[in-house]
Amino acid sequence: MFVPAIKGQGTEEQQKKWLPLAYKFQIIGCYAQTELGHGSNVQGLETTATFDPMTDEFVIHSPTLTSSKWWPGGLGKASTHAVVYARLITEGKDYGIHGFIVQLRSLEDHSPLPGVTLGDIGGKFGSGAYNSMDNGVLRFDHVRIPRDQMLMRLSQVTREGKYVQSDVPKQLLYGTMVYVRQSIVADASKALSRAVCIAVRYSAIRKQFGSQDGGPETQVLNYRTQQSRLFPLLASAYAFRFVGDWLNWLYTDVTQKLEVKDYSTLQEAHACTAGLKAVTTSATADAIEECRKLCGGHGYLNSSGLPELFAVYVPACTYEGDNVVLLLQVARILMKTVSQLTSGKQPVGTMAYMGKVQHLMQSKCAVKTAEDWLNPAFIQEAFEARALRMAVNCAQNIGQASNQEEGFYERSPDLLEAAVAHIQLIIVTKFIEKVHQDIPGHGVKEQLQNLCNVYALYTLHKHLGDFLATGSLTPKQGALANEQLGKLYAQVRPNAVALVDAFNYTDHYLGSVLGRYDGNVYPALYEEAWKDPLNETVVPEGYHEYLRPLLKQQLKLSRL
Ligand SMILES: CC(C)(COP(=O)(O)OP(=O)(O)OC[C@H]1O[C@@H](n2cnc3c(N)ncnc32)[C@H](O)[C@@H]1OP(=O)(O)O)[C@@H](O)C(=O)NCCC(=O)NCCSC(=O)/C=C/CCCCCCCCCCCCC(=O)O
Ligand SMILES: Cc1cc2nc3c(=O)[nH]c(=O)nc-3n(C[C@H](O)[C@H](O)[C@H](O)COP(=O)(O)OP(=O)(O)OC[C@H]3O[C@@H](n4cnc5c(N)ncnc54)[C@H](O)[C@@H]3O)c2cc1C
Repeated sequence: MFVPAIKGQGTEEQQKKWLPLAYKFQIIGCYAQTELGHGSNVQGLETTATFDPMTDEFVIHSPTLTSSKWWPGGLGKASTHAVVYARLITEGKDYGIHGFIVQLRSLEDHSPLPGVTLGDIGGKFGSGAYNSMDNGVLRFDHVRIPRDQMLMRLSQVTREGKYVQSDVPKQLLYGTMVYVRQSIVADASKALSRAVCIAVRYSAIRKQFGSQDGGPETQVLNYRTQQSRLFPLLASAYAFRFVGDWLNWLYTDVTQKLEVKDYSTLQEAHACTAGLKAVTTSATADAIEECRKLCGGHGYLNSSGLPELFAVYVPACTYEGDNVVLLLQVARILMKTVSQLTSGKQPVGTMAYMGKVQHLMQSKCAVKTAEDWLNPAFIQEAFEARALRMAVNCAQNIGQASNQEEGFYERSPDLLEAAVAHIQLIIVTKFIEKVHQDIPGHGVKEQLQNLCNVYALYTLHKHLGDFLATGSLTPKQGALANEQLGKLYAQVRPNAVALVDAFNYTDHYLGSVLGRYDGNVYPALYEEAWKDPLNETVVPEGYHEYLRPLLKQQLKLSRL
């Protein structure tokens, strides 16, 4: 994040100076924004950067305990430099949060520079690999940096100390977070596909109950409950991959537009990166845990690969923006869009469907049979009607409040659900668009169509209350969707293993005895057990000190 921060907020000159050093690892940088007292509320950060015109320097200082930088990855032990976000103060005025490049450690002996106190913040969630990341704490005691180490692409301070705001939206200060959020969506798909690969392969070899007259037991993958829990996660892995590809396109397109000072899609980029990051990471974190449960007891072994994957993955719901805070950002944009509908301003991009407000507010879903739910047009319209009606309902309720802001906070739980509905519509839309493309490979398109319908109908089934409460569906149509879902599971079943093999993960990368490509699980589980250090001695350490005396004492007592 150190590099994209300099690329996005540094001048050409600053990029020329600092990026080669970072690329060649002559310096190691981190992104020091979050503080002990503030993470979500960036504008509440307390670290100060006060301009001293006498020396043409900024004085970086941590005025309070809560202003200590806290969490930045790489900060505790590895980084020599940081992009530090601090309140810019010049001529006695506070101009809010800006980025500054600050050296933290000597390039000679890695010792902290004068005025810099830093270290690691301690162990994190379980024994997961995230403990290999030195998330750190950092305090400044009046550390001086040259004025040219303020990142000056978005705003400047002159030699005399005058603050100059460039003619660019101040939200570009948040550009690094937008960049990482869009990459997190692709990573959600990777993490989810790893968990699903393990669970599908293991479910194919695990047999439990169901043997007739001594025949083989039933593969658990054939149980409808296993399929109804597992196949929506398989479909989600593909859904997040395709929406992540599209989001990367959107981000690239917005970045190119920014180069020519076209800021027209900045809001769309913010809403989509924030919302998709929130929805895909929440779903993926829950799904990895579900995959552990789908593997029964063996899923709880570290050798299954699932506990580690979960422990490393779950902070994605928090870092790069707490998911609730991000969804409320989406909700704000939805409310703004709804308020503009009466002005005749046509919504664009992923909000364009809201322009069909007249139709969508009174449309009746035309589904009459279970098979009708295989028609993408019916799915698309049902999801559009649900999302729009939830947004309009929120806007109407907020409108009844005496104060817009008060109304927004009062209705924030409903706004959260409306934001999720909008983002799920985007995911469904991009999956439908994907399967409409020419897709190479015999039968591949049909399989992806099945998964697209599984993702859409499972999401509809899981959120059926929204569809019914908004009148977007009737209970009968909801039941038909569920009926069709069961038929789709039967179609996915024969290809389930092939659909996870298609992720093409090596056994090494998967790191799971349950997810081995060869399915040879039991010998691998048994072999793995003996690698446990506890098994280095047949008689456990502590027997003579603790167990033996206890056993002997009990034996004596029993003879009395
Ligand atoms: C947005 C906030 C919540 C609020 O900001 P604020 O300034 O107060 O603004 P508002 O008043 O709400 O809004 C004002 C207007 O600005 C608009 N706006 C807001 N944000 C943006 C934006 N980003 N872009 C554009 N516009 C924006 C908003 O809509 C308003 O517009 P209008 O006026 O209404 O028109 C802000 O405070 C905020 O963003 N808070 C969240 C803070 C945050 O996200 N912090 C993150 C810190 S960095 C961090 O956490 C780093 C973590 C590192 C994790 C590692 C990541 C790894 C990813 C890859 C993993 C690879 C693994 C590989 C796996 C494998 O391969 O195996
Ligand atoms: C593993 C990890 C790595 C990280 N790496 C970095 C890094 O490299 N650099 C960096 O700068 N930071 C980093 N962070 C910090 C991270 O960005 C913040 O923790 C994150 O942004 C959440 O902010 P917070 O901790 O202040 O949460 P809070 O906002 O305090 O969240 C607490 C609760 O308050 C709720 N809440 C907050 N505001 C509102 C609101 N307005 N309305 C409703 N509910 C609200 C939240 O939903 C949540 O339930 C990292 C964090 C983690 C866990």
